[in-house]
Amino acid sequence: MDTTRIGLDSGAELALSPRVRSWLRRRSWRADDWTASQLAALKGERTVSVVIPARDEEETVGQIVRTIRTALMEEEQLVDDVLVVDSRSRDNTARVAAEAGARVVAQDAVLRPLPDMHGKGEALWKGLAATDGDLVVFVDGDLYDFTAGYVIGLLGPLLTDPGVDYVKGFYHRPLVNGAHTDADGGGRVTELVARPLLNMYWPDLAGFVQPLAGEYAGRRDVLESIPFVTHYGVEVAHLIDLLRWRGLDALAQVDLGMRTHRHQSTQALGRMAGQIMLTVMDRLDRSGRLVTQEAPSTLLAQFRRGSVAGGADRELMVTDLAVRERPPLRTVLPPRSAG
Ligand SMILES: O=c1ccn([C@@H]2O[C@H](COP(=O)(O)OP(=O)(O)O)[C@@H](O)[C@H]2O)c(=O)[nH]1
Ligand SMILES: O=C(O)[C@@H](COP(=O)(O)O)O[C@H]1O[C@H](CO)[C@@H](O)[C@H](O)[C@H]1O
Repeated sequence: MDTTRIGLDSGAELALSPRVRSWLRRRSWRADDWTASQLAALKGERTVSVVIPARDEEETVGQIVRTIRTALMEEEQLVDDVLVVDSRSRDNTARVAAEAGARVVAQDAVLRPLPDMHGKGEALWKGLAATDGDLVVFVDGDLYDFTAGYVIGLLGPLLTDPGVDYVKGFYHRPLVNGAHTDADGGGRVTELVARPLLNMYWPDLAGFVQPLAGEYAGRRDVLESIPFVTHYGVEVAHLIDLLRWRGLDALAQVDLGMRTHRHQSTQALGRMAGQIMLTVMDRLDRSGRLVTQEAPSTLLAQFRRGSVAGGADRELMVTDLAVRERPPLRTVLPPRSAG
C-alpha cells in the first residue's frame, strides 16, 4: 500500500531521527486508502460522532453538514451523529446548521453549572461532552472544499489499527487572498510558530505535516483523558500531551489532499500565535524545561491603522492572550455505566 507521498531529501534522511523516519513510513496514510463502505462494514458496534466548532460560519457550515449527512449517514452508515457547536455566533450559524440536518448545541449551554470558558478549545471540549461516539472526528466549520473523504481518511487508521489513538489530517494549504492564490501560503501560524517550536522542543513530532490541522479524530476514551486548552492552544497541546502520555506510535496522520478555508487577518493570527506560544511555554514549564524568574506576560500590544479620536493614524490595542484549560472530561462527568 502506497501509504504516503512524503519523500525525504538526503539532508532530511540524515537529520531526521530514525524514530521519525520510521514513523513517517508506518503512520502516514492517504484518505483514498479506504472507502466509506469498507469502513462502515469494519466499524461494527462502534459509533462515530463528528463535532464541528462554529463561530460565525453561516456561509460554510451548511454544506459541510449536508456532505456528511448525505455521504456518511444516508448513503453509507459510517457516521452516527453530527454536532455543530455554536460558539457564540453572531450570525445564522445555528439555524443554517440545523436546517442542514446537524444537531446544534450552544457552547455555553453544555455542562451548564461550570463557569464559561472561551474560544475554539472550549467549543471542542463542549462538543466532546455533548456527544457519545466511541470515535470522535473534529472538522472546522469554515472549510470551502470539504469532502466526505476528510472524515473517511481520519477514521481509517482508528477503525483498522487498534494501536492508533489519534489521527491528524494534512493537506496542501493555499492562501487565497481575493484573486491571488499562494499555492502553499496557508498555515501561516504553523510555519512561523508551531512547527519551529515543536521541532525545537518535541522533535519526535517533526513528521507531522500539519500539526495545527483543524481536522483530526480520536478514540473517545483517549480524548476524555486529556485536557483541552482553550482558544487556539488546543491543537498544539493535544500533540504534546498525547506524545508524552501515549507515545508517538499512537499518533498518525492522513493526507486529505487540499484545504481552503476562511483566512483570518494577520493581527488575528498574531493573537493565535501568542496563545500557542503561551501553551508551549506552559508545557515546557510543566516538564521542567523552562526556567524563568517570572511567568510571561499574557498581554499583547498590537497596532492597527485607523483614525481614532484626536486624529492619530494608528491605534494601539491590547489583548489578553491568557489561555486556561479544561481538565480531562472524565474527571468532570459521572462514571459511565458499564455495558
Ligand atoms: O471561539 C471560537 C473560535 C473559532 N471557532 C471555530 O473553530 C474553527 C477554526 O477557527 P478559525 O477558522 O478561527 O481558525 P483558523 O482556521 O483561521 O486558524 C472554525 O470553525 C471556527 O468557527 C469556534 O468555534 N470558536
Ligand atoms: O495552521 C495555521 O497556521 C492556522 C492559520 O491558517 P491560515 O494561515 O489562515 O491558512 O490555522 C490552524 O491553526 C489553528 C490553531 O491551532 C487551528 O485551530 C485551525 O483549525 C487551523 O486552521
